[in-house]
Amino acid sequence: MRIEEGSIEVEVPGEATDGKEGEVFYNPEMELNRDLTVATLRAYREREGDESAAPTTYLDATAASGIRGVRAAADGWTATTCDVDPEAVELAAENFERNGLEGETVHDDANVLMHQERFDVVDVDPFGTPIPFADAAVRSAQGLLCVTATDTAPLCGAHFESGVRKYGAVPRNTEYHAEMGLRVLVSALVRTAAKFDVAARPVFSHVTDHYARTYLDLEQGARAANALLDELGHVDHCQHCLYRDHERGLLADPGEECPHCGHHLQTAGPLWLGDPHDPEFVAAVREQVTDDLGTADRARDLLSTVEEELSAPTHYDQHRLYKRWNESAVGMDDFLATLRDAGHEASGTHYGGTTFKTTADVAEIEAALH
Ligand SMILES: C[S@@+](CC[C@H](N)C(=O)[O-])C[C@H]1O[C@@H](n2cnc3c(N)ncnc32)[C@H](O)[C@@H]1O
Ligand SMILES: [Zn+2]
Repeated sequence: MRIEEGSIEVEVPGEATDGKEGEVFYNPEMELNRDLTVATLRAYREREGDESAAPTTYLDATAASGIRGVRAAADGWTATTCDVDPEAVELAAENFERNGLEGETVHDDANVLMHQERFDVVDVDPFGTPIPFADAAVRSAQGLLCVTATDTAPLCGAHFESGVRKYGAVPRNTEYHAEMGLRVLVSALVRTAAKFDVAARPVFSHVTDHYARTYLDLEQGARAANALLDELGHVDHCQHCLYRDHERGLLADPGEECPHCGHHLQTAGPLWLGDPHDPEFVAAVREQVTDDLGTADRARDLLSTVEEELSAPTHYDQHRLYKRWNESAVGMDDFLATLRDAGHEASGTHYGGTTFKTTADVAEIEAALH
């Protein structure tokens, strides 16, 4: 089947495929992910400044049909795609050719290629967890590392042991599961980069549908990497009243009682407690969303929500709170205005229409609304 995305046309398998039955993987629902990648690459190239210093090389390490690489090449990047599946490599080569674009198509294990070659931008968009590729990717990427994780159940604590094993962190299954997953993922990537004296700072992240995506700006140097370790820490969560607090530091201080209701607190971590976004960069990405992108409206909406989102962990779900209070929810705009009138900062979040962040704790939220 021939499809168009952005300014290019590629051949992909007919239906959304999982790539596991001899067919090359293609998922039309990832168009938003790919459109945001194109816009992020543009913003990144522009931020890096003049022509001689600007980044030029892009690798999709797990490329399937090569659609990301072809789209990057159409935008002026020197693109490489890599896949272990020979059929995928062949299809990617055809897709570059079909668009009259140059592109290198590598048939290898991504880890082998990434240990051998360096690229300005490395994209890891695999099945499930990106962790098997993380060590090689932070060494291969010289500027920007783009990572997708689709294993949301381990990341958010729904599959606890799997999350602990893969990410070297304790996740907890809370009502802010998407943010929990993102902060576990970024924590693991920051710690992976730190092993190689590389600082990996997230500049844009989002959790959409059933995946988390983060873009990390890489800086070489032990001192820079140390500074990011200071932004790791723990979240203490009360499953009973939804109270939560966070503290920086690699050692947790667990076992306290909830100061709001006295129930036991659960501790998650180490999590990335810093901002998962650089709001200025996110604004620059939004400006790079052009009308030819198929998901332009959705992309702009998501980016402006992310730009406004308060950075501190963790978000609340308005409906969950009202359920605890045995009341029916009020409209989101009124709800946020009430919190702000009471002197608290408050914003919506991209995690869902009923989610919000605020500097108020759970008792202060309750007081403000009653
Ligand atoms: C989710 S698909 C990639 C989707 C693609 N990036 C896109 O935007 O449509 C994952 C791909 O990774 C490939 N893959 C799995 N293990 C790999 C490895 N060790 N090295 C390179 N590619 C691998 C699979 O063959 C599959 O084509
Ligand atoms: Zn409590």
